[in-house]
Amino acid sequence: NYYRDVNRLLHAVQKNATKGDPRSVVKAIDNFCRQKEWAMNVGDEKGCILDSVVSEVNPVTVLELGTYCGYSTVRIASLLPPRAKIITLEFNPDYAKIARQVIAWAGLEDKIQVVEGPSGEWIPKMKEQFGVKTFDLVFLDHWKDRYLPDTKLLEDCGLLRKGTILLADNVICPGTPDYLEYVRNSPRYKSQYFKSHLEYTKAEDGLEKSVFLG
Ligand SMILES: C[S@@+](CC[C@H](N)C(=O)[O-])C[C@H]1O[C@@H](n2cnc3c(N)ncnc32)[C@H](O)[C@@H]1O
Ligand SMILES: O=C(c1ccccc1)c1ccc(O)c(O)c1[N+](=O)[O-]
Ligand SMILES: [Mg+2]
Repeated sequence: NYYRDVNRLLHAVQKNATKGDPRSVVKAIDNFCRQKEWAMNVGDEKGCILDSVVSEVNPVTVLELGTYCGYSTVRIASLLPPRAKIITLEFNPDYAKIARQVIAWAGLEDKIQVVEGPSGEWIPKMKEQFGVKTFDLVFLDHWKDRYLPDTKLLEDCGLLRKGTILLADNVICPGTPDYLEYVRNSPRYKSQYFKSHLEYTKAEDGLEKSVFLG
């Protein structure tokens, strides 16, 4: 079952990665997922595009929708400037538990806040609970039918500012057609597609980077 799979992924990290070395954690997960069991991490190929967007934005506050085992969380956090923080939402308690251990192994607990619960409930509480004003970067990688409603929720809650970057995974596979149509046609966004492949496979997929224009 899924829980046993993620437990094996955690053990692969603890066996093959150096404690306190985020890049070795990322490497260990990618090797495990390529050689042993596919898992729905953003992966190494799209991960490089994620890295370049994070480095370019140099965000102070990041929101990640969908933690899973913390692979992309560790990837992003390892590139953040000193006082920067990432809040990552995960509603599956088993996955959240694994993610906290992967994040601890990488030594990035101080930069990452794993919040357990559904994005639809937590996004409206971001300001009051975590003192967030607006996000500099949002990484969308949770269930694909939630991308559009959560983007509208972020707008309505005033959590996006002029220049906030939305980076969305899987816009081709599994696909997020309603979200893609929205960010590509709304006058409030400037959108760009980064062609790549579904993690650990040859299937086409890609990331959509959208700038909120205010
Ligand atoms: C593809 S995985 C995340 C992968 C992770 N971003 C990475 O690249 O390593 C999607 C995760 O989002 C979680 N999820 C889906 N819908 C959610 C929601 N509405 N709120 C919180 N978590 C959600 C699922 O439980 C799952 O763990
Ligand atoms: O939806 C799936 C999926 C569908 C079916 C089986 C396994 C995964 C998926 C596939 C690749 C992703 O990068 C991803 O983020 C997801 N996801 O669940 O959010
Ligand atoms: Mg994904």
